[in-house]
Amino acid sequence: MPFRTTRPLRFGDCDPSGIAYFPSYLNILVGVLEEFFGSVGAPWKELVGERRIGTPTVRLDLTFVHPGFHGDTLDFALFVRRIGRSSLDLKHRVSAGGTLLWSARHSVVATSLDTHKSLAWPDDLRAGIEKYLETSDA
Ligand SMILES: CC(C)(COP(=O)(O)OP(=O)(O)OC[C@H]1O[C@@H](n2cnc3c(N)ncnc32)[C@H](O)[C@@H]1OP(=O)(O)O)[C@@H](O)C(=O)NCCC(=O)NCCSC(=O)c1ccc(O)cc1
Repeated sequence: MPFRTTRPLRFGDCDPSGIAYFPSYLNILVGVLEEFFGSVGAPWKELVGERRIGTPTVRLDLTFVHPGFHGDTLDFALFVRRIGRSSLDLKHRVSAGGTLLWSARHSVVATSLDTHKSLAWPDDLRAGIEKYLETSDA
């Protein structure tokens, strides 16, 4: 079962003709990741501010299939492909009105914001993240 959320494509995400401009998708994707961590019991502010855990991106592969337009409602499905000691491999599928717009393979690593080195996912986060583990190649 993926993590799901929605968000409109806003004026500021688009070029003057109303087509979503691809760099906007990076910020949109990070917003989805922030919601995802909130849903597994780690609101971003607490993760970064109190727990001092960073989640830098180490790999990102974006595929664009269909343009998005100002006013579209984006439907996000985020799958956990694999969770390692400190790494997390994610798959995003983003659609509007049932049409796939883009997909992404995204890997992040849990790090200490004090040492900037990887750290093992704490048990509570691991348990929350594992709820979204993909069981087949959906
Ligand atoms: C993340 C790192 C600190 C990890 O380095 P180390 O502490 O030496 O650990 P390791 O090399 O042993 O790797 C740790 C794990 O990462 C995995 N790893 C490392 N690199 C990769 C790549 N490229 N792909 C996939 N997996 C990787 C590795 O397989 C290990 O997995 P586990 O077995 O599950 O633990 C280091 O690779 C690094 O600093 N990389 C650069 C990250 C970066 O600058 N990204 C650019 C974007 S910044 C960003 O996204 C950001 C997010 C949030 C913010 O507040 C600020 C910035």
